[in-house]
Amino acid sequence: MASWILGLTGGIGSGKSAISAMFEELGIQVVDADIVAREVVEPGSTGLEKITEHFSDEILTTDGSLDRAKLRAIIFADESQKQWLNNLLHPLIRESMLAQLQQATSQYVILVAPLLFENGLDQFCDHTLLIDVPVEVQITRTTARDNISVELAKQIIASQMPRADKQQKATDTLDNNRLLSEVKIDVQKLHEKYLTLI
Ligand SMILES: CC(C)(COP(=O)(O)OP(=O)(O)OC[C@H]1O[C@@H](n2cnc3c(N)ncnc32)[C@H](O)[C@@H]1O)[C@@H](O)C(=O)NCCC(=O)NCCS
Ligand SMILES: Nc1ncnc2c1ncn2[C@@H]1O[C@H](COP(=O)(O)OP(=O)(O)OP(=O)(O)O)[C@@H](O)[C@H]1O
Repeated sequence: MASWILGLTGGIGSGKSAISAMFEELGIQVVDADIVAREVVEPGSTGLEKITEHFSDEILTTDGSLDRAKLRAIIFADESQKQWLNNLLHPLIRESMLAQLQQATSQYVILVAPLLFENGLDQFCDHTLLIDVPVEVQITRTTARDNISVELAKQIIASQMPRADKQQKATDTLDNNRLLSEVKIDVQKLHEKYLTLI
């Protein structure tokens, strides 16, 4: 079991997936909160059953899976609905992530979570790495990738911890407002540093 945990965080569209893939190429296992968040609402799960009870069948697509775009539009426009969903899903996500972290066998393991600090997941980490870009870059990359409006991207960013607060909390910060080929060189250096810390 890997006992040293790196918490990797950053707001929406900051580049967590792109950069955690670079660590995976170096042989490091990654547990990603966004992937776990999908697993806990798969058809047949208790998570999806509770969501359907709360929002009605209207929240399902025709094949019976969660209509993520619909739920996204609801929760980022209504704070109380977002709280309801967070209260349901965050404990399920945390439990499943901790189980997956325990099973990791690489030299160290990475916990990727957009809400690492917001949800106190950093308490499980030995070290934290912030993937850092200006808000304007988050908006450009998110709207280009997800087909969502600038307004919705801004609402999602506003619901996350401000960049400056995350910069203060993180042990390391990686600037992702440059070419990924340049970022990759720093990832290699960070990896070598982490190997000396484990
Ligand atoms: C609302 C949902 C269905 C939208 O799904 P969608 O496929 O469009 O987005 P995805 O799950 O890939 O999330 C994209 C990004 O949105 C942001 N985000 C998602 N949920 C939240 C939230 N509750 N609060 C703040 N930001 C969030 C994160 O930056 C995340 O990386 C989904 O995000 C969800 O179930 N959210 C609640 C669970 C959660 O908090 N997930 C974040 C990881 S713990
Ligand atoms: N340095 C970079 N230069 C240009 N584009 C980038 C860079 N880093 C990431 N991207 C692109 O920006 C988008 C967001 O990156 P990525 O999906 O890795 O972010 P994320 O933090 O995982 O996002 P989310 O929180 O929404 O899951 C993707 O389309 C990705 O290809």
